[in-house]
Amino acid sequence: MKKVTSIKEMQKIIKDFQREGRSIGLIPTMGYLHEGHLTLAKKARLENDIVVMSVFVNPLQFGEEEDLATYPRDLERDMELAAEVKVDYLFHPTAEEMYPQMQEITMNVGARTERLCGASRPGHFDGVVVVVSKLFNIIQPERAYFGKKDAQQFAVIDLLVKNFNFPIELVAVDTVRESDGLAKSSRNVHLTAGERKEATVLFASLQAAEAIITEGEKNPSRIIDVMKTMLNEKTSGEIDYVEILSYPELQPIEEVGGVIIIALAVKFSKARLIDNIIITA
Ligand SMILES: Nc1ncnc2c1ncn2[C@@H]1O[C@H](COP(=O)(O)OP(=O)(O)OP(=O)(O)O)[C@@H](O)[C@H]1O
Ligand SMILES: CC(C)(CO)[C@@H](O)C(=O)[O-]
Ligand code: BAL
Repeated sequence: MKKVTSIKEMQKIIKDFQREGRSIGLIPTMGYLHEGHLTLAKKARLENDIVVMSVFVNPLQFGEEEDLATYPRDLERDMELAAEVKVDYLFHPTAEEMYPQMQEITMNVGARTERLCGASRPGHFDGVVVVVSKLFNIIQPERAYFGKKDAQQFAVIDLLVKNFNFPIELVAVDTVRESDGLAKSSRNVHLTAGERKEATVLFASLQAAEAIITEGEKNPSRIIDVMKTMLNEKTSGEIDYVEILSYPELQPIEEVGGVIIIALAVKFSKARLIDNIIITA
């Protein structure tokens, strides 16, 4: 596996592969790799000739009060793990390389960002679409792989691709979980031992919601109340949001039906965790 830090060098490598008619799969990440990222990479390996993984902690998608400075990083370990799953190129630009004139680059996402993380992290998805557009332009992949743990992000990038005519197939990959159900996340490393134990209730509350829906409950507020009670009883974390919306439109619904997302975010002392399930009710 080769590490590339220069955009120009990456573009030259890509051009050569395109001339040979080889397909390229891209896995955008912020690094500190875990089994979730590696599952995306393994799928990309199966479906493409060349696999590029980007590792870039994108400053544009972090709010001022957020955890950009403390976001976990370990490039050496990332390189070992990416090589194990046969990634061909690890693209790791600096922020200066990606944003030489940072103030001048802006994009504004309206649709699908009014709720969930879009509401609690203002400007977050504007930063995500900027960096993802740049990565799509630099790597020009045939396929790009994203996790369903960030389901709102997938819904937004899906619109980005359609609106801006990127000739890219988006591949959504199921959330990879720890054996006790907690969604794998780079930020889990920032949970205290006590918080780590409590955090199993995040997925448990989503499962409880699904069970209640299966039993016939159709009122989103009642389901959300049950989830909030569970979360408040079992964690010291502060609920950021618990919502039930249509998916992928992410609009409020009066009655459970069709494809819906049940999504939550909880703030622990040093990590804000998200999780969701998407079901057809
Ligand atoms: N548990 C998971 N299962 C499947 N995909 C995942 C999982 N966690 C992250 N991904 C996907 O990996 C890609 C890169 O995500 P990112 O580097 O932000 O990892 P993360 O673990 O979600 O980090 P964070 O701490 O920011 O939540 C995204 O498409 C994301 O949805
Ligand atoms: C897609 C992404 C790599 C853009 O920085 C990031 O939002 C992530 O890791 O999900
Ligand atoms: N996977 C989401 C990236 C972020 O939290 O900024």
